[in-house]
Amino acid sequence: MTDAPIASGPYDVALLTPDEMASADRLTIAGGISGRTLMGAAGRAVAEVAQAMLGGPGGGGNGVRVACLAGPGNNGGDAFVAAETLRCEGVDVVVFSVCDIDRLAGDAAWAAAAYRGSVEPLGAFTGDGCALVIDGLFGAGLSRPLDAEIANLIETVERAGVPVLAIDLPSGLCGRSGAVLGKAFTADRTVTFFRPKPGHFLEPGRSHCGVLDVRQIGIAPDVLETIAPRQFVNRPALWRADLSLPVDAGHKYDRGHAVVFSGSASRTGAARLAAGAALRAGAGLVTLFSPAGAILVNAAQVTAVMVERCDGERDLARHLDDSRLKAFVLGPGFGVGGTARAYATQILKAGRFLILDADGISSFADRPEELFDEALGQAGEGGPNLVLTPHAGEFKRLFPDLAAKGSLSKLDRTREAAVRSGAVVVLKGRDTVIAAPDGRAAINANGTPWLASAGTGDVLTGMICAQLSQGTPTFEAACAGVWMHGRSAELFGPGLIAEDLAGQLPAMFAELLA
Ligand SMILES: NC(=O)C1=CN([C@@H]2O[C@H](COP(=O)(O)OP(=O)(O)OC[C@H]3O[C@@H](n4cnc5c(N)ncnc54)[C@H](O)[C@@H]3O)[C@@H](O)[C@H]2O)[C@H](O)CC1
Ligand SMILES: [K+]
Repeated sequence: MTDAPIASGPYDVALLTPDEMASADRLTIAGGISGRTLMGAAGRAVAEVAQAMLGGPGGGGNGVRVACLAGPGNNGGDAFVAAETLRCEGVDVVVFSVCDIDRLAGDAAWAAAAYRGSVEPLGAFTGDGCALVIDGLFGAGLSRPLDAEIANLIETVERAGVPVLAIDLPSGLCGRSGAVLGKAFTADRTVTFFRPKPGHFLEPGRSHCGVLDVRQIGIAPDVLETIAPRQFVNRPALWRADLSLPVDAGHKYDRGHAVVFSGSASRTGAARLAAGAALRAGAGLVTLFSPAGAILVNAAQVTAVMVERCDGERDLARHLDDSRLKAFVLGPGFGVGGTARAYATQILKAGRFLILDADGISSFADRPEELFDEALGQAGEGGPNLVLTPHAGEFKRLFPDLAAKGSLSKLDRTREAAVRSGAVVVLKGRDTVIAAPDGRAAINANGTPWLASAGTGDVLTGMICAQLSQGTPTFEAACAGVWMHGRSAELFGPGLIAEDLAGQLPAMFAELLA
């Protein structure tokens, strides 16, 4: 995303569904700015990006041809404005229109009438001699899968290898869910307006958009107060104001004491990854709760992280008497079964924060209600006490019906899971979604493919735990942890393994606090 601000407030990083975007449009027009003004600005923004793709102003003037594909609605209207702008700048443009232009209505008819160049039927497009395709077939108004003629046209463009600039959304992509309806363009760049849509960030949508440009076209941000969007891109503007950070003259206990449960002697590494990340991410103290048989293995490999025996519910009850223990990670390398269930229940009953991951999640596979009932009864002031961090397979174990419901987007699915479980749910993947039971949700957009490797999820739990132990509200803590994790991977670059992530946190904080 290009011109999105980093540091101000959540509405700067809001995502609007196509319906919410239509409301933004209506509110703006009702406020006295005409639809033509918006369309004019949108089309000119597209032309500007097209010129950049052609090599800068003048780059398109040397006999290169641009094909503008225009659909039956306002997305097509934008394409006509872009075409006329480029034509006036000396670019050789042809519009290929889905329908006779006298069938266009409203602002799109106005834009087509203002275009002075040549128009051909869509079927005449071959891609020959074409340097750029501007896709203005369908945007926010896509309502059904593309028909065969348009699907074939997309294949023609793909075969010709012509770069594609999509207006608002690559045609065929659902702006609400990121799903491909039948077939969709894979764009090199996508220009969208005002605020992006969930479909720009949810896969496979994100992979179809290429580089996303968000352009302002005259819609006033105060329409967001009326629309009150509940989904966001996960960027610091969303949680920066709520983040807990060390304060001058602060004590280590002010920064909270985090606990990570270790697995048995041969499965201790995951917990140490989480514990090391929690300490580096800002928890004041971190202790590994270890079964007796794993104490020596753990103690031999940690320094600032402490080790305590915790061998059963009685030990845990004794530890929970210490109110300074704020947040617990349970699951990485822990083993599936009754012990995980009992510990999770005890921690939630004691009103502490719990990040349940991996084996901790799988332990509730046949009885998720036991966990949910506990979490629903325990939400505190800063939000839920429970954070669930499943990948898709673990999600299916707790929410099989939601996982199977194909009509739900990843955003919808995660939101429903959060409401049902009373937890902040972090459904991982390239497009990790973080959702709270109050309906807020964020889609993460940073990170690298190197994160798809062993142990990185364990590190994530530690980063979230560090924020929870310091008192950051639950949703913001989870969002911040996910973002820091992705940013750490970006800062390290290629060749990353889980052990490298925490080492990037100082650089990440330096950047974040600059
Ligand atoms: N919101 C804004 O700020 C602005 C948006 N602009 C552009 O307008 C489009 C949305 O326009 P709209 O007319 O609502 O929808 P579309 O042009 O995407 O398409 C609607 C059109 O297409 C028909 N249709 C839908 N799906 C299919 C299909 N699969 N096959 C065939 N036909 C289909 C539907 O029946 C309608 O006739 C937005 O994306 C922006 O590009 C403004 O120009 C600027 C302000
Ligand atoms: K489009």
